[in-house]
Amino acid sequence: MSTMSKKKSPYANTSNNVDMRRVDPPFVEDPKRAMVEESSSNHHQDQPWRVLEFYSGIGGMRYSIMKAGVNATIVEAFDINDVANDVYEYNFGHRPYQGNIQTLSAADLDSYRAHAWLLSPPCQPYTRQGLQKGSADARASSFLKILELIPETSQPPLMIFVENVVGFETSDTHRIMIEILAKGDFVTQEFILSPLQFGVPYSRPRYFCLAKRKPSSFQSPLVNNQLFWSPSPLFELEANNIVNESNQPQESCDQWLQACEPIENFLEFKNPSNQMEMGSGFLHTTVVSTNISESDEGNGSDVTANIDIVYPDSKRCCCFTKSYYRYVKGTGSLLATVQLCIAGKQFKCCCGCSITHVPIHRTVMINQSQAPLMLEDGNEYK
Ligand SMILES: C[S@@+](CC[C@H](N)C(=O)[O-])C[C@H]1O[C@@H](n2cnc3c(N)ncnc32)[C@H](O)[C@@H]1O
Repeated sequence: MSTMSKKKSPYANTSNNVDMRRVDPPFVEDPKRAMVEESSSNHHQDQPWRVLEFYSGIGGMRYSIMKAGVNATIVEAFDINDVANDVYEYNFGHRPYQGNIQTLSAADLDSYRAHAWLLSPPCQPYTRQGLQKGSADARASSFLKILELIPETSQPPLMIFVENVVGFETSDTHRIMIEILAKGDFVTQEFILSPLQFGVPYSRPRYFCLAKRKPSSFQSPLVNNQLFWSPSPLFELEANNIVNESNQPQESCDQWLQACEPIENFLEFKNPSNQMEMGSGFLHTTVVSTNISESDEGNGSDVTANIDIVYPDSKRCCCFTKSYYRYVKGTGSLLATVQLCIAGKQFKCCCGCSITHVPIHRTVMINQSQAPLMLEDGNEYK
């Protein structure tokens, strides 16, 4: 390792039990089968796959590979953020390399003798809310740099997995990535998928790219070198006879939303009998109260903001970000652990799916830090 500082720690307690559903969507490669089917000069079938996890954050990729049941070892994880690395270390008993991925050399990468690379680079250069500067954004450079190193390595990875936001697929970074992968003899399959399609109550469509170096191949070559974007659910709907009729998109959408598990199945309550006390490791307890009057309901008069409020029994939520509750828009749904009532009536989404897009008048958000709720322009929301 050239310039990154190595911090030793006990290695990988990988027995973490994550409650997520295993799915075998029709076109998406089964990771376990895909990896077992590979044969290559530098990987033997009975050996674990040696995997590098770039931009490891809190370890979502590592949880995924564990959940997929792949016989794999994360030989190293890399992240520049010490708080993320604290969480990763807490989760897995291994502290990632802390440093800038941009400083890695081809020799560093070769030293790991890795078969697969997992990459989830920063998404800010491509987000709708950002400036969408793509490769011109400094945060994109480490990703391009690491891809450019592939031809310089003596043992290029056999497989690469990239995750990013929707918007990445139209960026110049994406174009450059595809060019580099094609030149490096990789065949790709790209997908835009949402956790909702897998029964997880989280509406966060994301871009994924799978790349395999020839002579490795995908078991379903149908979408080779293409981007596949399907809004349909990809789990046991067929078994439940729920068919995604193209002429009834709203109905089928409602059906698969209902098939999702409720948010509460993914929350950690300190005391299950009192849902007000939430585990400190996950979300702030946010109490939402309002003086909205019944006459305001639905007619939109005097509406000052639309806030997406979800409850523990909701079957959908938007992406929670680090600015959670500080901004009205783009920082995730607000999780209300106390049900919002209007004149004694529970206020539910009109489609019955427990999402509440409520026109709220003079809403008061009381949260643990008592920080004011901010509007996107930086002004306080009153
Ligand atoms: C989109 S997040 C990845 C999330 C991760 N997959 C997870 O499960 O938490 C991007 C991560 O890349 C890290 N990062 C950004 N630029 C980096 C760089 N140049 N070198 C190392 N890490 C970097 C950030 O600290 C952040 O944790």
